Amino acid sequence: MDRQSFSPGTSVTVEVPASSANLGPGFDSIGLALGIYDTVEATIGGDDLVINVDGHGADDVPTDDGHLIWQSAVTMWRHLGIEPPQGVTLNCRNEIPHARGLGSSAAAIVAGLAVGLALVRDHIDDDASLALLNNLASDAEGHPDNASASVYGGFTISWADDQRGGWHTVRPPLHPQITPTLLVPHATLSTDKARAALGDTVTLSAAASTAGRAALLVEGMTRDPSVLYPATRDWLHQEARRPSYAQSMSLLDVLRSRGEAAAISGAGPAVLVLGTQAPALTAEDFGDTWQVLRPGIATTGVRVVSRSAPSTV
Ligand SMILES: Nc1ncnc2c1ncn2[C@@H]1O[C@H](COP(=O)(O)OP(=O)(O)OP(=O)(O)O)[C@@H](O)[C@H]1O
Ligand SMILES: N[C@@H](CCO)C(=O)O
Repeated sequence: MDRQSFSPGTSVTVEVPASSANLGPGFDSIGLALGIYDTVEATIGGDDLVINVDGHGADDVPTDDGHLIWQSAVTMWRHLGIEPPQGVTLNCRNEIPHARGLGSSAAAIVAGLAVGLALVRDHIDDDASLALLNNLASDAEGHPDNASASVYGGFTISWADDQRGGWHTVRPPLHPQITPTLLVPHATLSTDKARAALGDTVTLSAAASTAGRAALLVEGMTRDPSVLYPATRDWLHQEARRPSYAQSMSLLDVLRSRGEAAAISGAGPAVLVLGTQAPALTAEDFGDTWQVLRPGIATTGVRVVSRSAPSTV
């Protein structure tokens, strides 16, 4: 397919959910899609790339060909052997806070890949299209936890295919009463910085304990939420990153001392609390610059909200 494949006036709008990764012990593997959405409208036409950004990151993200959503759309077209169109307008509405541990970069990557695919295919919700989005997004992120949740929605467990390469994801059915609460500070922490705080090795006991709790987490998320408190304990990443998000860890310590199933959301600094009821929070628990979000779980992942093509008559 060449550049002529894109008809001027063709437009798609894609919506993609935020996500919380790790949930404690599921480092780089487990994700939960959240009911907070970024929306991207892409329209073919003109001679230039025009990017308009509204909401989170509007003053920070580049609006040229360095924009993550555009770069991800180009990744999709290159993968399909298609020359990117010359003139495109992207209107981005960002509801997902950036660098807080709510998977904004994975959502942007999934949105861009989905826009790229939706501009050349009628449907992107078949198994093969979703697997393609999952593979390319997980490759781009370097780990699948956030990306898979944004692609598929719900509760996701993902792993690398050791023989053939690529990534796989399963979506165990969630216990219907589980509700996530997010405590989101004003402070930001980039995933790159948070990953730099981790060492290359962990002790056998840390690995064994975390593996056991990750297995228990699946029981807690799917059948028996009463085990979520022990199931959200981690020994691999949270303590190692404590200096990077000290306030979040202090809050986590307070919540866990009360028996709440609290974990750092993704690479932080937001704190996730899981349970069948919202946790009891007091004004003294955190400063007034923190936001409390109860977004619900996004049970479906990325989707095309609308599509229009110019009339050929
Ligand atoms: N909608 C978007 N459009 C363009 N760039 C984005 C968008 N969302 C995120 N980004 C880029 O990704 C960066 C944040 O990515 P980062 O991986 O550090 O945090 P996160 O994805 O929000 O958190 P985590 O991976 O811990 O869940 C932003 O600073 C911005 O550069
Ligand atoms: N598993 C990742 C999630 C953030 O992208 C981490 O904790 O670094």
